Amino acid sequence: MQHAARVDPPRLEIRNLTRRYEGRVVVDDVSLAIPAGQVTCLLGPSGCGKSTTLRMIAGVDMQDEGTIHVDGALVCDTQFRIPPERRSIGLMFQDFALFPHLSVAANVAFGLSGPKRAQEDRVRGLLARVGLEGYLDAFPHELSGGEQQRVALARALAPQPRIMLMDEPFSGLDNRLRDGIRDETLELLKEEGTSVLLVTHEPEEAMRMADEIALMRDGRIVQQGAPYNVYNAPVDKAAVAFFSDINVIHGVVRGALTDTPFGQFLTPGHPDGARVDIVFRPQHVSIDFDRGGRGPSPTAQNGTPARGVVERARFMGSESLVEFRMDHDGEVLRATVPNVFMPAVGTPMWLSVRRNRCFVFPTGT
Ligand SMILES: Nc1ncnc2c1ncn2[C@@H]1O[C@H](COP(=O)(O)OP(=O)(O)OP(=O)(O)O)[C@@H](O)[C@H]1O
Repeated sequence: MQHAARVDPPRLEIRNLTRRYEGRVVVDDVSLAIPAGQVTCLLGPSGCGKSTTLRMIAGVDMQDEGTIHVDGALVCDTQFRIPPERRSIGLMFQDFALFPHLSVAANVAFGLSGPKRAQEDRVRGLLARVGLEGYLDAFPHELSGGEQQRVALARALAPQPRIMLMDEPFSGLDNRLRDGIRDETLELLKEEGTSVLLVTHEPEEAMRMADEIALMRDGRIVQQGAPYNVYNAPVDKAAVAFFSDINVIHGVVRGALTDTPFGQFLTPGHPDGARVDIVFRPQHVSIDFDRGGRGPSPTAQNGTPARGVVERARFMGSESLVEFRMDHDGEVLRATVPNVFMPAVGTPMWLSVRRNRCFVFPTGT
């Protein structure tokens, strides 16, 4: 007799979650599944419904529609609700303050039960793991912001939650600290095997932390996948623009081709006469000096170059951003160049676009 292979249910699964405030839909039919040990980032602009989604999963807000399951067991639907403290969910928020009147050790032990000795061992182990073994008896106000955040992480992980919900947990830290604490946090979460749903509006944070990104806009998840795929196969123009500056050129499709000042683009799948936007990032524009009114020869990879004049050049640290006013339509296009490249305003130059890094979308989408 054959047995079907057993497939573990996702650690966290939300199905069709919807939340309305005063008749306005702020979370709209959101579904998401996070396997054990995976970090998923809910990424989107301010006000798109990320925190509301997290609050429903935590159990501090109640959905109008939809269900939440942990390890295949129902945690909450519109009739049934397991209280927040029994969901095996850890919380870490930017302003999720430590208890000021409790020592570091007591803060970390706060959610623990069971034999005192085992609790002490867990607290010591976690504090050592976050590099604060010498701070057991210190009080929160004696610690720096980064140290407090590490204690908050240790406290959230102490009861071994199956899921960790994190809402912009690093945004209160200064830039120098942030990268290090992000990496340490991720390492510890992976060691503990905790599944994570992290909310952020910063694409760099999502790219750095996530196994999977769920891109959210106006209450809906518009795209979901590995960071590489979300960045390199965006669903629409706004999804490209969320991760970087963009350039847009316009055209009309004729027989699966679109004529532009940068040559003909293949635009299969778009009907004849359709208006399309060809979208590309500044790092996929290459630039050449003007040689007596002529630019470089067209290539299969880069198409035909088009001429513009430098309008502005800014040094950004590891690269320079140069803006050009294009001869053909008077619009501005941007190019990034590694290191220092600061041509004088008014310098004529030729721009070419990496064909295989362009995205084509119907205009208006
Ligand atoms: N309790 C509430 N009552 C009424 N409206 C609310 C409530 N909580 C949130 N909203 C509204 O719901 C929308 C989504 O808010 P939410 O905090 O989930 O967004 P967000 O993506 O997390 O934004 P941010 O990154 O700024 O925190 C916003 O327009 C907000 O004003």
